[in-house]
Amino acid sequence: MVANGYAADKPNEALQGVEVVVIPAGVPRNLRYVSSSLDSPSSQMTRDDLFNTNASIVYDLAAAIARNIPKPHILVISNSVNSTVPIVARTLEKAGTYDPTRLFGITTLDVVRASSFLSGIAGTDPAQTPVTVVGGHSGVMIVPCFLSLPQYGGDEVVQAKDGAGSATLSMAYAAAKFTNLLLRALKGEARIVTPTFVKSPLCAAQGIEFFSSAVELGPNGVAKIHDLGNITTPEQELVYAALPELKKNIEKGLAFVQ
Ligand SMILES: NC(=O)C1=CN([C@@H]2O[C@H](COP(=O)(O)OP(=O)(O)OC[C@H]3O[C@@H](n4cnc5c(N)ncnc54)[C@H](O)[C@@H]3O)[C@@H](O)[C@H]2O)C=CC1
Ligand SMILES: O=C([O-])CC(=O)C(=O)O
Repeated sequence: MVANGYAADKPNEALQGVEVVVIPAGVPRNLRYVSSSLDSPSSQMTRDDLFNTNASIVYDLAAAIARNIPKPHILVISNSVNSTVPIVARTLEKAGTYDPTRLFGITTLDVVRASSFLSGIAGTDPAQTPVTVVGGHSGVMIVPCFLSLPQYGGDEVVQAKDGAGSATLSMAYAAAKFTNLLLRALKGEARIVTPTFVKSPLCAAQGIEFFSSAVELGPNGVAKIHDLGNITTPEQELVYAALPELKKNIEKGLAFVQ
């Protein structure tokens, strides 16, 4: 069963069987909402500029989930995913209910975009053109492993909307896509592999607790975290270049809960 984050603080029988909670709550990039947090109202807003508003929204929902739903899989969409996933992790940890194999940051939109860009060039069907996207869900941290170029699809949507919003509808599509994959895996379907932002050992040596890479989903959530495989040297360099900012985003989320 899929529930919206809104339902999480209303304990009732309907919540008893909840297995999957999707958290899309919070403000999107929109200069009208958060321009006061920017140096200049006309400057480009990043996902990190949403932190002040979204951190407490996500924290409240995570705390409510911890109180009311015993063993949920939690899928976080609210930006910045790089910080909101750590916020959920630490909140559940404090409540004693954290299971890292059941917490996911949804980075599926990065995959959808990369597949769409690649199939546009190759003349293929985007649904049959999977691309592994690694790193995090913001700016230089979105590294699709096919072009050796970082991906700014989300920033381009924000620019095209001239600061009046972000990719709401394609986010809904990406969330549905990821949620369906997880539900199929929970029901026992094998070999479901997709990129997602999870607690990961891949960059633990660099002090980075969460990372997006190809993850095999299983009946209990994360079944196996794939390593970066045969990525090219330029792609590897892009990943290394993204790590300092990703580390900062993650630490900011963790510090918020501490
Ligand atoms: N991970 C991803 O790929 C993507 C993430 N996003 C992020 O998703 C979030 C939502 O974006 P949109 O749906 O476009 O925004 P929206 O403004 O259309 O919807 C946000 C919803 O959050 C609700 N909300 C606000 N405060 C709340 C609270 N305290 N408790 C519960 N609900 C609350 C609002 O009522 C509204 O329904 C934003 O943070 C955005 O940056 C957006 C696109 C893609
Ligand atoms: O860019 C944004 O603000 C929303 C988002 O995460 C995306 O479209 O990838």
